[in-house]
Amino acid sequence: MLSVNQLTCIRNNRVLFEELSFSLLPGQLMYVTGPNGAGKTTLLRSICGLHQYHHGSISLGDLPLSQSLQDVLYIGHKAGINDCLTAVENMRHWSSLTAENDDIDQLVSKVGLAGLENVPVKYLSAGQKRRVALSRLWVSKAKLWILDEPYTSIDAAGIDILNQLFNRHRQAGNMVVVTSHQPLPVDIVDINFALEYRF
Ligand SMILES: Nc1ncnc2c1ncn2[C@@H]1O[C@H](COP(=O)(O)OP(=O)(O)OP(=O)(O)O)[C@@H](O)[C@H]1O
Repeated sequence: MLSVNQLTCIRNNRVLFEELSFSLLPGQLMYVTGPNGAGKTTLLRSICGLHQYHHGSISLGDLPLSQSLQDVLYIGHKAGINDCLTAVENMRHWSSLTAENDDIDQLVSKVGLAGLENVPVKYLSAGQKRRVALSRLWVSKAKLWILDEPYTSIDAAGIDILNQLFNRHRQAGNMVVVTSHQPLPVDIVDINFALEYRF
């Protein structure tokens, strides 16, 4: 279970959220919404230790989240891929981090990049780059996925693939926290969490 307790975050003298508490149970997906600047990215980055919050605590299972980071996969706005390498080379790198023998050819097809295996990522389109970045979801063994606007630049077919993947992750007893400015199918959302813009 992910537990966020009394989290407060202030940026540029503006309180983004104050004493925010929620829990996410194994098998649940939380969909975080809110207007531009409300603090969605800040919340996600705070959860995975990339942003220093002012007050509160976060735990995953029985441990503070800072001691369970191996169970967390964060994919933010930036793709986090090596642009000079091909999609396959990036995927091999992520796969090597999990010590699993992933079938990279199969992964390339699953993410819809067949035929583009040998093209350096810098020559791919925005949506194709995003697909390369999201291919980490297939090789990840993390229990908690924290995904900031994963649908950006992704076409309808890719969105379907992502939603199926989220469902599979939930059904395996894992957790997903996702932000998006576009609606998610109601059947994959367990918790709707709307952050308001605080002045
Ligand atoms: N690196 C930074 N330094 C200082 N302030 C920042 C920084 N990044 C974001 N902020 C401020 O924090 C506030 C919340 O930003 P955040 O990116 O968390 O919002 P968001 O809800 O994710 O917005 P969007 O929907 O536009 O992505 C904004 O007012 C923004 O100006």
